[in-house]
Amino acid sequence: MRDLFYFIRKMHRDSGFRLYLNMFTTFVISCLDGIGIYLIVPMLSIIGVFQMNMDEVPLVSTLFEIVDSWSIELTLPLVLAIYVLIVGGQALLQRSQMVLGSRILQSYVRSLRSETYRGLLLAKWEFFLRKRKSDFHHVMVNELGRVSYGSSLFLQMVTGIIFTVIQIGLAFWLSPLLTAVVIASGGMLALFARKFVKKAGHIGDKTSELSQSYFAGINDHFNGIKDIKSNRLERSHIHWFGGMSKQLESNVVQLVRVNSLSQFIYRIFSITLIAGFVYLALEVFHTPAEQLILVVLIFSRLWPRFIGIQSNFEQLATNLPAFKAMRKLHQEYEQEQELTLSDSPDGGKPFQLQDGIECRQVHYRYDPKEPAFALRDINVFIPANRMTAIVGSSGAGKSTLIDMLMGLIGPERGQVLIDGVTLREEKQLLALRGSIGYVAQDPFLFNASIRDNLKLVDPHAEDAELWNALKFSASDEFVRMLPQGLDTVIGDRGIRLSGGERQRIVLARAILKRPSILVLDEATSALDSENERRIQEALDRLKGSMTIIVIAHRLSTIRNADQVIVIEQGEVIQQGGYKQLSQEAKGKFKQLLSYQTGMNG
Ligand SMILES: Nc1ncnc2c1ncn2[C@@H]1O[C@H](COP(=O)(O)OP(=O)(O)OP(=O)(O)O)[C@@H](O)[C@H]1O
Repeated sequence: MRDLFYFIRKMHRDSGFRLYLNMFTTFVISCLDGIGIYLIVPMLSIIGVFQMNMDEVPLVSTLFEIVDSWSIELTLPLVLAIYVLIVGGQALLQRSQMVLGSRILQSYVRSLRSETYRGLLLAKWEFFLRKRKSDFHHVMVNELGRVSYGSSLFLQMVTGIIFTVIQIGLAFWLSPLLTAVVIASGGMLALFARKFVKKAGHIGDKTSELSQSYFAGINDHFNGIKDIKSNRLERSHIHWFGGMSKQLESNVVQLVRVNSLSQFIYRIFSITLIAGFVYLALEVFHTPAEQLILVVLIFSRLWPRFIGIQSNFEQLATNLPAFKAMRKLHQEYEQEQELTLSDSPDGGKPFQLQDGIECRQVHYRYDPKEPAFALRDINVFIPANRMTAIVGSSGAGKSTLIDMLMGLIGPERGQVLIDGVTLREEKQLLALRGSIGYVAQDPFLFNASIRDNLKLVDPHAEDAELWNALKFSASDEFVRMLPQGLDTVIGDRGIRLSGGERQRIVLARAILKRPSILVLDEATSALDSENERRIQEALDRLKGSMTIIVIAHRLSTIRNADQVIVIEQGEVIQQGGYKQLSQEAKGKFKQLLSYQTGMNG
């Protein structure tokens, strides 16, 4: 319930006055509905269905006295006209309330959706390392839908409760004793219904669990479709999918079973109640017929509401796990928030690196509970406007070091200094990242045209600038040969391009940003020697005007580096010029070099 109230508070913050207006409208509608029912009695009397003594009916008798004092004769047309007016007014109000209710709900869902998306985007990179991407999809699509539905159920429930309380008030005025009997029965029903609510809650937990696995599964499968096809894994995956679908199906059926059973029991209970009620009223309490009719009328409208509240409650319980999951995600990203983006517009402007980037005694663990350090006591200096290469075996910590230099992860111990200033504030982080052009090991391209992919980093870039960047990355020729040139759409993650073509487009994008620092993590690993040589030459031309940090397994690509840093098991074991390290007889670098020249030759 605490999770529900966390979101209701948000709704209150978002809607404020409109929420109360909505409740007040409900109050008025309920009153009009009650009055409408009251008017049925005089109508019946006027039509001649009953010979009634109106003095016996509290509210109606007062109404009659007022009408008498105005010397108006209550004719059938007049009563019918009033009835139509009241019920019509109620219908009109009900429509406005529906629109208002939907406005409140939709604006709340929009703000919740934006808040969650923004919160996720502003969280630290480390947060994303720990979580599964499919969990975000699941919360943003599935759980958000359930939270929205649950919130609407909550509003309906509040409306239902207001309505019910007013109607009970009216009924109480007419016949306190009989009403008390009905309320007591309703109370018993509510106690009995707790069992169903609990059961519905358990099914809701299962729903969350299943849909999370479902999302994660299909996400994995479609991401790994190439492996599935090439390893003939279709059958086993279809089998998994069948099993999962069965579980989803039986979960829903189970929920319907619980809901329908509770509905069935409520119905039987209400029929028995009304029958017993009429018997008691007539045989034991000798209630006047006109009063009895009114009370039966009120309760025949009230009781379904009462059942509705119970059923809302059950459905709300089914959706509570979604509230819980969403709140948990909010708490997690709030704890790991990195950016607020609330700085002044000039905050975090890209800069020109003057001196260099330094790591002082930097230690880092992906999991602080585990003893293994991904980086241990790193002391390196990356001089501005020079080319630094980071080499080492697979898993040595090269990408981790780069993430550290880009401020994507922070040191557990030690410091990262940019031009002598410790990297700490959001403004510095934004400035640093704004000054970096980064090409990742597994480059990402959006399912859009090459032009749009490039213009992501500079929306105002002219075509000539795009072609210059493409020329730099040796991709101008192949882009020119594509049927739609720059406007060619390249598919999910750039699937319609080859690995090397993808790398070259991402490199062009990084260059288009005109960065002060260019970071290349295995950025040319998929290229043929000819294209690699062309990029090598382009990078050489940049030396002196741009700080270049390169990770490369192919050591031939870093021959022109000013500095080489060799990492092994998270530690820097060698550092110096390419030539110098290649001559250190017992050094790791020479060893790596000899493996490659041995392999090549
Ligand atoms: N997200 C992560 N969570 C936990 N451990 C990680 C994570 N990423 C990397 N590691 C571990 O940290 C160590 C360094 O990894 P890193 O990716 O920096 O190596 P690398 O030198 O870049 O390797 P490669 O050349 O294969 O890309 C490895 O032991 C790896 O298993």
